[in-house]
Amino acid sequence: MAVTTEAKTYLNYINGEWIASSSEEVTKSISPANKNEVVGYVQKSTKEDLDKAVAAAKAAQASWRKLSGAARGEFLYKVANILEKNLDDIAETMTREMGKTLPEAKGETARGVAILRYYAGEGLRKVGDVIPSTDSEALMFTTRAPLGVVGVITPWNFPVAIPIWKMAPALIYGNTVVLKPAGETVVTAAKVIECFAEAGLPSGVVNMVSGSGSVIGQGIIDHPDINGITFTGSDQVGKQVGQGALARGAKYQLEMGGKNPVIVTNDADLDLAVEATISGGLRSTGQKCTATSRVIVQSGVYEEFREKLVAKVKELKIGDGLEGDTWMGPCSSESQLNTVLSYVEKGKEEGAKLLYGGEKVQEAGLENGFYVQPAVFDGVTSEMAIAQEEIFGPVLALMKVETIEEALQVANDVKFGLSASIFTTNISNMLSFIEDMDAGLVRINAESAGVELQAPFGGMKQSSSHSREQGQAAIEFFTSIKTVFVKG
Ligand SMILES: NC(=O)C1=CN([C@@H]2O[C@H](COP(=O)(O)OP(=O)(O)OC[C@H]3O[C@@H](n4cnc5c(N)ncnc54)[C@H](OP(=O)(O)O)[C@@H]3O)[C@@H](O)[C@H]2O)C=CC1
Ligand SMILES: O=C(O)CCC(=O)C(=O)O
Repeated sequence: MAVTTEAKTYLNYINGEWIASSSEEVTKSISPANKNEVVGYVQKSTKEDLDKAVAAAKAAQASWRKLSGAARGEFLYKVANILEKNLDDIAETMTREMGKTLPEAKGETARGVAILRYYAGEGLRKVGDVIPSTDSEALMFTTRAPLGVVGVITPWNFPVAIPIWKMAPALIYGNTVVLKPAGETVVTAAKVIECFAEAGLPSGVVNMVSGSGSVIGQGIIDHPDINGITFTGSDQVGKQVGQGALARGAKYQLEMGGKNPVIVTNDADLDLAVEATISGGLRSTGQKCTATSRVIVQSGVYEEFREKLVAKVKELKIGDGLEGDTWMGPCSSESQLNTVLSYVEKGKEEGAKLLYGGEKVQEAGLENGFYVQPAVFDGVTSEMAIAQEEIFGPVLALMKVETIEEALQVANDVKFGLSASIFTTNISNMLSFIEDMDAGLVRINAESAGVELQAPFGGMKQSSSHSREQGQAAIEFFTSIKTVFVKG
């Protein structure tokens, strides 16, 4: 393919080397802020490339697992320092490649640094327990073994943090990895992998192969030498990953969609609730699995809340994420933009009232980007698609309820259960919410998005495979428990 701009070509990283795909084909990674801007050219890899990466990861695993946890941790500290040194460049690449604002991209990259340091420290923490045996002369304890080669399939919405929160625990517990980053954000992923390369990890411990989901993603699902697969992305692909892994006996972990509610009660601090609804629902252009999408408000404050919310949403500045005054960037791709626009139409057809936004931005200077105005719908009811399906865009659905019981019933009336928040000053409302809300992450007087790296993260119902990522919970997926019985 002819390269028509100055944009650089990014290679696969296999067995410690940067190499081109055997297909000899590349694809363009474009900027969602301006579809005519090429961020880079990336490899359109083949099954043969994946096989090489898996073979390298398999060969490297035996000696990587034999290192002490402390020695593996030293490598992760080095990667963290290199990522920190390159933070500005990587964050800017992220903004150019998927559109989130530069401060958000910097925050995410700094989070990647912190995650690496957290898991580097895990190398010195305990991995097992001593359990009393019924035989008084025996010693019984648990230890943990790595899975082997882990396939990492990641989305485009957190192109630095998600690969790192999967790879860092995989590595510290003695696994080797093959990363398949999302097609939209391969350049950002390649710059993250450059940090691992510069840190001098042994060849084959970390590998990256870019390419389509149907070839490289499916290849990871089917590969007999991949022992575990960790995935974040859509509900539909997640289920394919789970079924494929189960069919060949591989371990899997899935983080998928959300349809996250915020409940605002009659006694809430309304200004705080408005701020948090906007931040939770519209930051990153609503493209977070933890984003607020349903706003369930008690009737006593409904009108006042609605008025304050719409007034603030109208003030948000939409633009290129690299510009200092931009609050919300574009959707990450044309297909995400079209998904948002089609849900806005569906909402109108179903009888919800569009109070504001929901149109493609036509402003001069933004016409070549995938920009959409944030949308606020009024009078949304549970049976509507905009109240049930993950839109993954800046669309807020207002729903009126009378009581806290009704609020919880509406909040739980979806197939997902990832995150949820409530704004209330009443302790019994808080306790009912903690007890009865079916979500893996429940937050009181705080927005629904915002995950802390040291705490378990994952969803209930169809939001995940019921496993948890991050914090010490990660050890459960990336290792197997071995029970040891010793008799002298
Ligand atoms: N929970 C979350 O954090 C996320 C949820 N989503 C949801 O998914 C929707 C679509 O986004 P999209 O990016 O298409 O999400 P996908 O689920 O398609 O993509 C996630 C990852 O899976 C890969 N993949 C795609 N098809 C397969 C396959 N058959 N086998 C294995 N891996 C595959 C993708 O590769 P490739 O990029 O090459 O297609 C990407 O690396 C969004 O609108 C949103 O609703 C999306 C991203 C994150
Ligand atoms: O809210 C966050 O910080 C993390 C969200 C997330 O994991 C996702 O969108 O995939």
